[in-house]
Amino acid sequence: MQPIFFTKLTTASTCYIILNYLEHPVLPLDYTHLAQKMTHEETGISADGLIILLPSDQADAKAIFYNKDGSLANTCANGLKLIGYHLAEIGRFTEPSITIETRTTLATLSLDHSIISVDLGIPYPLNNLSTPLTLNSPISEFCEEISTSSENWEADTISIGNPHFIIYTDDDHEYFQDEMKYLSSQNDVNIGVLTIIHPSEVLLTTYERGLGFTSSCGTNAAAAIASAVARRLVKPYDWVTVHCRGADLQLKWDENGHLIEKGSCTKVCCGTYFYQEQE
Ligand SMILES: N[C@@H](CCC[C@H](N)C(=O)O)C(=O)O
Repeated sequence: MQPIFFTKLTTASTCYIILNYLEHPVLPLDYTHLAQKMTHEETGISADGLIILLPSDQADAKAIFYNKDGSLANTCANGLKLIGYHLAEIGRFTEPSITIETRTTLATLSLDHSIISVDLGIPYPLNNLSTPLTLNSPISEFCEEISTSSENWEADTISIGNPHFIIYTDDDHEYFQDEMKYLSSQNDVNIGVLTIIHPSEVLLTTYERGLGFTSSCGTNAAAAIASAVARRLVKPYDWVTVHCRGADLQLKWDENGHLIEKGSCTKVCCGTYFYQEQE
């Protein structure tokens, strides 16, 4: 049995477990298996994912994100906010901003009183990761036709460090549940179904790869705002409220074409988990 010290935190109705190896050598474990066990409701402490924090050569820290099923996620906006909160709490967030290296991005975090902002960087069309999405991008550059066995859909396919499909509708999002699961597993992406309520308010349902339907997903919301701003359906440079299944997120396309997400975080608990490697 391997004792593992953890911190569990929550933001926007999602929970993540952080294992902090910034000052101690990383334990040589099967982290895919550990993520499955630790995030599970019975064998663990229930969470949306597991975050391993490591020292970085290029940033203040490096984060490895594991989804609930043990798969690796390139980045995670809610997780990055929680990392900011955790680092502030342990006295490692002393500058106005810090950077976190992820598998695909360098995210900048800033702290204003208790609100953490995450600069997720520039969005890209999924099929062209060398040409950023801008306010002048034609819709044909990021919109693709995708198929399920029963229907053809149009989806905006966007990377914000991890891959997302955004599908627009004015119908009840519940109708899309089966298609969202199918499209996520067929294409190995996160799926968002989006309704524009107002130029500064949208409704988003997210099905995350490696997890399922989520209370909120920060990077899916960022991809949704990137898509909606590029289509001139919501305003750039202003905060937009994204109503997700379990919480509201605040996002903005800023003057540099970066996607920013902000929100508050809370520590749930910390303690020692006893990892049974053989089960
Ligand atoms: N919930 C996260 C995103 C997690 C990653 C995703 N499941 C993937 O594998 O790409 C967020 O808040 O951004």
